[in-house]
Amino acid sequence: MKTSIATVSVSGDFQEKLTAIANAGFDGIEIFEQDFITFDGAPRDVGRLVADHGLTIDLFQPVRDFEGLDGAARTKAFDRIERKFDLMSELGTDLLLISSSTHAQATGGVDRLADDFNELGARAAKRGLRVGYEARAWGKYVRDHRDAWDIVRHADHASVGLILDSFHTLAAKVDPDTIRDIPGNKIFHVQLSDAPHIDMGLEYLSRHFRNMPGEGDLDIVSFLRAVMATGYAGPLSLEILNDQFRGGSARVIAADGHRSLVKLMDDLRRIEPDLDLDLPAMPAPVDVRGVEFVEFAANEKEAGTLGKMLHTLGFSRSGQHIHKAVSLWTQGDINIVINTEQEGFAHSAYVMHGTCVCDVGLNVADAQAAKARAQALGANLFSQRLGEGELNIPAVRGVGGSVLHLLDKSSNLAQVWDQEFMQMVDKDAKPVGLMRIDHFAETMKHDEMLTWTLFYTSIFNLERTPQVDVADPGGVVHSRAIQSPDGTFRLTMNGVESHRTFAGRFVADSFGSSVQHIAMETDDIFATAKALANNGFESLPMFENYYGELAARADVDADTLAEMQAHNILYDEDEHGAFLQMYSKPYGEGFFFEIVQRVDGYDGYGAVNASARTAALKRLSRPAGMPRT
Ligand SMILES: O=C(O)c1ccc(O)c(O)c1
Ligand SMILES: [Mg+2]
Repeated sequence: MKTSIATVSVSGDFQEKLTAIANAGFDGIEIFEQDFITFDGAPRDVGRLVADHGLTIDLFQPVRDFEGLDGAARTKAFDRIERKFDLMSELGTDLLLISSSTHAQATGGVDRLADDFNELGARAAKRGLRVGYEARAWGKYVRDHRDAWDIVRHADHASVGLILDSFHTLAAKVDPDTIRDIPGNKIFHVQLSDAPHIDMGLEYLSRHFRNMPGEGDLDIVSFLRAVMATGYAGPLSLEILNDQFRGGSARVIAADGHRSLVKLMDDLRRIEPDLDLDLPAMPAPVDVRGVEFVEFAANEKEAGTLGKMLHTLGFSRSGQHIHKAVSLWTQGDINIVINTEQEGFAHSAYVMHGTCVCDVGLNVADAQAAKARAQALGANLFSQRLGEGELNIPAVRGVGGSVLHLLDKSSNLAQVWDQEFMQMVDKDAKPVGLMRIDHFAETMKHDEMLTWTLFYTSIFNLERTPQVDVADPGGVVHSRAIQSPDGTFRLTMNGVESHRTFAGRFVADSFGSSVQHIAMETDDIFATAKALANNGFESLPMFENYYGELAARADVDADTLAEMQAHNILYDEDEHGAFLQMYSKPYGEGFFFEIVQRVDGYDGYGAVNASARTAALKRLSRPAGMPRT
């Protein structure tokens, strides 16, 4: 299907918007009048500029408060629209959006409003133009597409049709299946947007918090499914009114928008295989089964420090790359790679961010399928020159310019450790029972979170959990998990607004978003804690008061509680089971390790403990404003 986006959805001046929209792969735009009022050029130049970007203008909007007026006010409303018709002819677009009135003087009544539209249709037809009527959820008389369709039907004019907007239907909780009764040729245009589930007035929600399909909580697939059942064949157009997007990067927002539309059409195609959506074939969302490796970029000195820390965590240095200054550290199924090369991607990541996680290897069901789907969804593929004997592992760019490698067990990629590394025996290793990576946490600016949520959930078969807000002594951190349906793969995203939070400092000090902590799983955290203590591992000291609060909150016996306190172990419960967690002290710019035990299918991340954890980390990190050492 033809894809389109309202210019109001994207930041920047008119020229920037067009460039971003065209580069993202859209076919057309909806022009918001406000968006080109400030453009230095006649409407005809605007039309030419749009065409020069390879885009069509599918809609001009909005006209508000047209219908239901009397006398002079009515005459004025028609005159006003005649001026818009002049403008549209110059711009080179034939469809005008009229959104349902909130005018204090407007009256209602189907016949009364239908008369207005019949007359407007006649005027539009004379100029070869069309008008589309959209119900706004807070309109005075017309509040959803059923009311609007009643009026359009009674207006009974070939140049008058309906405009559907998923927000107004779904946020108002109108059953989208009621759309199925409308003939497809009377639906002139379809606007799509999602929105988070926030309990607030619909007008405010609509104008400030809409987001891309798949980023919010509305059932856009059911909406679109009903629309397609009518035989509608016009554009699918994003109309996203969002304060954050208006201030964001035009390129990123437009690219997210296009990705969301492609993902939406692909979702629909999987339910309705007979629909002709004119969308290139792509593999289904790919299952993720866990983290195969985490790679740090470091210099020699910091690699030494990190290696010492890994030793105290029970890892053994078990491999050395066949050509490169890259070492492999393992414990259980956990693979940690330290890269101190002086060239290549890891080195650039080190130069840019200091010691950091530059690369994460995901264990997916089918690495080639994941790559193909990522590419179809506009992700940036990553590749690097290969040395002899090195495997060509598919990879995409992830958060903060990092890399996600895609491995699977069913191809030769499973041989990477044997093929690219010389095995070593580490006599100093004293394992502590860490088995696998439970999750890793990516810290980013808050306004990047929707982008990366969409990235992970569109390429992979992953679900997102509701956002939780964690209080840090320096501000709020927004946190959300992305996980596989069976919980074998988990990641958390922490979105920061203030550099005064512990996580915010990490983003500021390491010059960008990246992995801030790695959580590793044990099946006996008390045994692991003792073994760690024997290795000289220093756990993150917890507050005395935490255990007082825990005693009141949870049903834990006094001995267990004392043991938890002795090892700085934190505790949470959900409807399934229990969660025990402990942390390392912060390292470098605020990176840390976590050790967790999930009991009886606990499915969360210890959100109740997050504030205590953050405060505990913060009191150990250098004071704000102090230089790095
Ligand atoms: O908020 C509004 O007024 C408004 C205007 C035009 C639209 O298409 C819309 O969905 C809302
Ligand atoms: Mg709309």
